[in-house]
Amino acid sequence: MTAMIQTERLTKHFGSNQAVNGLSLEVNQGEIYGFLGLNGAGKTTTIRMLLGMIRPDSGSSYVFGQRVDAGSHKLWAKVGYMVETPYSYPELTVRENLEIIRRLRGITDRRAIDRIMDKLQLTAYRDRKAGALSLGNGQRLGLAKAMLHHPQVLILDEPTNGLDPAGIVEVRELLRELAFQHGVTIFISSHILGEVSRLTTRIGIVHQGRLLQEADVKELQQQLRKRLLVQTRDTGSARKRLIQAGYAVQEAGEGTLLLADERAIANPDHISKLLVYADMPPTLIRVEEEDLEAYFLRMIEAEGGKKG
Ligand SMILES: Nc1ncnc2c1ncn2[C@@H]1O[C@H](COP(=O)(O)OP(=O)(O)OP(=O)(O)O)[C@@H](O)[C@H]1O
Repeated sequence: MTAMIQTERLTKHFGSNQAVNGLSLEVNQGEIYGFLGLNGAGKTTTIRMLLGMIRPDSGSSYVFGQRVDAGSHKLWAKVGYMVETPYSYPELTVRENLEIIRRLRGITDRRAIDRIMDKLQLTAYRDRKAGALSLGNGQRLGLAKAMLHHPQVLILDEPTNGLDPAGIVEVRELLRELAFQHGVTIFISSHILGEVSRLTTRIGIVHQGRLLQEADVKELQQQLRKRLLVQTRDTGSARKRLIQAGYAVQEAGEGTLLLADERAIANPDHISKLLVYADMPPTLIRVEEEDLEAYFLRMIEAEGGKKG
C-alpha cells in the first residue's frame, strides 16, 4: 500500500535548537494518525515541513506518494490543513471568509458554504465578523476552511484547541465520519493523550524532535496505568474497610484514596457497594488514566533517564 503521508528522516534546526531530528513516519489511507507530543516537541515544525511551508535541513516528505517541494502546487488541491491558530480575515464575516476560500479553491457549487457551516455548527454565526468569534468558533471556522473542498488528506495541528467539551466531541465525530465513511486520511497533532486516544487509530509520540514510539491505540491504552479514585466523607474508615477487603490503598490527600489493583479498576461497582454497605457511600468514584506527561516520565525513566 502506498502511504498517503510519509516523512523520511526529516530534520530541522533553528539556530542551535534541534526542533525535529530524523523523523520518519507513514500514514495509510483512511487512517487517523495522532501525532502526540508535549509543547515544543516539534509537532508544528514537522507539519510545516510536511506542507512545504518551511524547508527541512535534510530529509523529505511525500503526500500521495509525491515529493513535497516548491513545485508541488497541484498536490494541495486534494489536501486540507490547519496549522496553529487558524488565520481568518477578522473584518470579514464567517460567510465572507468561506467565500474567499471557495473562490481560491475553485469550488463552483455555492451551496458548499452552507453545507460546511451547517456541519461545523457555524450557521448561527454566518454574519459575525471572524475577529469577533470566540476561540472555539474561530477554530470551527479554521476547520470549515480546511474541509470546504472535500480533501482526501486532512492535516490538522491541535484542531480542538479552544473548543469546549461538547465541541471536542462534535469535531471528533465529524473527523471519524470523514475517515471511516469517506476514506479521508487524517493527520492530527495534539498534546492531550486522552483526546487523541479516543479519536485516532494509531499514535506516534514525538519528544524533542524524535519519534519516540509508534503504537496502535489499543496497544497504547493497555500500557497506560489506570487507578481507581475514590472519595468518601470518612477517608480513614473507608481506607480501613478497603484494606480489610484485601485492596492495596494509597492516600492521595484531600480525602482521596487511590487503588491500583486490577480487580478494583475492573469492578468499581464492587468497591462502591462495599463502601455503601459499610455506611460510607463514595461521593466520587472514577477510573483515572495516566496522562501524557506521566506516561512520558515513566517511558523516559525506563529508557535510562535520557530526558534533557
Ligand atoms: N521559527 C522558529 N524559530 C526558532 N525556534 C523555533 C521556531 N519554530 C519552532 N521553534 C522551536 O522548535 C521547537 C519545536 O517547536 P514546535 O512549535 O514544532 O513544537 P510543537 O510540538 O508544535 O509545540 P506546541 O504544541 O507548543 O506548538 C521548540 O523548541 C520551538 O521553540
